[in-house]
Amino acid sequence: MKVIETRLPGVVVIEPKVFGDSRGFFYESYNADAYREVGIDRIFVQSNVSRSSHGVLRGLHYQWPRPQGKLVSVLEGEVYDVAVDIRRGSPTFGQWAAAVLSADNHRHFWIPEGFAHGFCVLSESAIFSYQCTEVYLPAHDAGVLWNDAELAIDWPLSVPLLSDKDRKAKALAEIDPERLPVYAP
Ligand SMILES: Cc1cn([C@H]2C[C@H](O)[C@@H](COP(=O)(O)OP(=O)(O)O[C@H]3O[C@H](C)C(=O)[C@H](O)[C@H]3O)O2)c(=O)[nH]c1=O
Repeated sequence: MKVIETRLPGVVVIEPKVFGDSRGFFYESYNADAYREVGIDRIFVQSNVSRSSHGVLRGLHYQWPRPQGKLVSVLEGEVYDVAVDIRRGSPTFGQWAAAVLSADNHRHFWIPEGFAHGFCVLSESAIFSYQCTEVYLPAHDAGVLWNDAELAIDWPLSVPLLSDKDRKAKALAEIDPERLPVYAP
């Protein structure tokens, strides 16, 4: 597998080795030993799948306390996926990194604990599959406004389809710092 660094230390794109033959293809979507060798040594305790139509944007979400690290990929379609560093005290606080993930490129995006995460759908529809390092805790679920002007995320969509929750999210600067993850190098 190939690891591609992003401008955010710790946030990486992973391209699995794909074995193609006359039947189709096979790839390991996760392998604890291979991931440990590249510095991602985690136990995943929850897996999620969501399907979204073209133009849907889910995010920016995070969980605090008990933050979730996420290994995300796309099984059908194509998305623009974004991770935002919202860890108090981080040298890259407020910075973001993006990757285009698709069923064709098989790319996975590793988003460590303490980052906000979101994606928008570029294809007709997309099936999004991801593993988390912490279980979902509704009381700890939180969000940052997708089009926060200070973050200036370069979303490829200007008028996405959002949930009410996402539409009402606060900009990062408006969030009580106590509700934000803490940078722990
Ligand atoms: C995330 C989650 C949700 N739910 C329930 C709660 C709601 O009744 C329903 C939809 O939840 P929500 O609108 O928060 O789903 P998404 O907008 O896809 O949220 C996810 O999308 C962004 C991109 C993420 O990174 C997070 O994993 C997650 O926040 O599923 C659960 O039962 N378990 C879960 O782990």
